[in-house]
Amino acid sequence: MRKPIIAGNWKMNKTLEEALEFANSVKEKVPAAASVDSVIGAPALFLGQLVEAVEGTNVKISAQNAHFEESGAFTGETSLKALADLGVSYVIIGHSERREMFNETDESVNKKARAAFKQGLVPIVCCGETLDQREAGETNDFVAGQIKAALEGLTEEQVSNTVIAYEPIWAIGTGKSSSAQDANEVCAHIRETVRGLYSEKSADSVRIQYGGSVKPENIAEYMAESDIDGALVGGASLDAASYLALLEAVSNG
Ligand SMILES: O=C(CO)COP(=O)(O)O
Repeated sequence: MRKPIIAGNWKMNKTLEEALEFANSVKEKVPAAASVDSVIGAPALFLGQLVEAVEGTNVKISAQNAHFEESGAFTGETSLKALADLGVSYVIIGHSERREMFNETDESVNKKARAAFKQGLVPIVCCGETLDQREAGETNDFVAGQIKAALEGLTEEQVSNTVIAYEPIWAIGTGKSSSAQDANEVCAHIRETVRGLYSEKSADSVRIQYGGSVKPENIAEYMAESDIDGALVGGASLDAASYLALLEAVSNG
């Protein structure tokens, strides 16, 4: 049985004061660690303060990106080693916004996934098709290709511990969510891909989230599906009450 994992992706939102206010208001109210993993993906600026704010609670902090090199001449970039040192637990990798706007490639996603494990962070690896690809019937092949590239060279154990976020690009921030059945079909295909590339064990263990216009009102539909183990949530994770409602819907479901 895979434990559900709900991760908020705040993207480029909130000031330090707003971030700490959010963390302080949710940290004692999130469901127990036994029922769901609660993650907040925050801007790099205040990850350290957030880690301190939620220490000892069932909230873990995620970065939204990082460089694959440990250190060096990479002006403006964030080191995974430094993130690990701060106590950051997860890192979102290959989000479609980064692929589209910041030249993220399958190759850099793979390097970042390997580097994350090297530093003891869990990568949340994003994949997902455009509307054109969906309409052309290319979704499964395209997403499987992204996943194959992202996981290349990882050990079976690392793959088992990876979190994959399936986020159809046309559903992100549009209010047009994928139907739960369609999302599950792609998530099941991703799991089959992992089974083919690695093993039964890693396919059974890898957690696959759906992302794209998930809200407290629709999250239960996704979580009821066989191959969806959680959600990566943008807009609906920005408000504390909404974030808690997402977690509660999952832990009761
Ligand atoms: O991109 C997303 C999460 O990473 C999804 O964003 P929305 O939940 O705002 O559609």
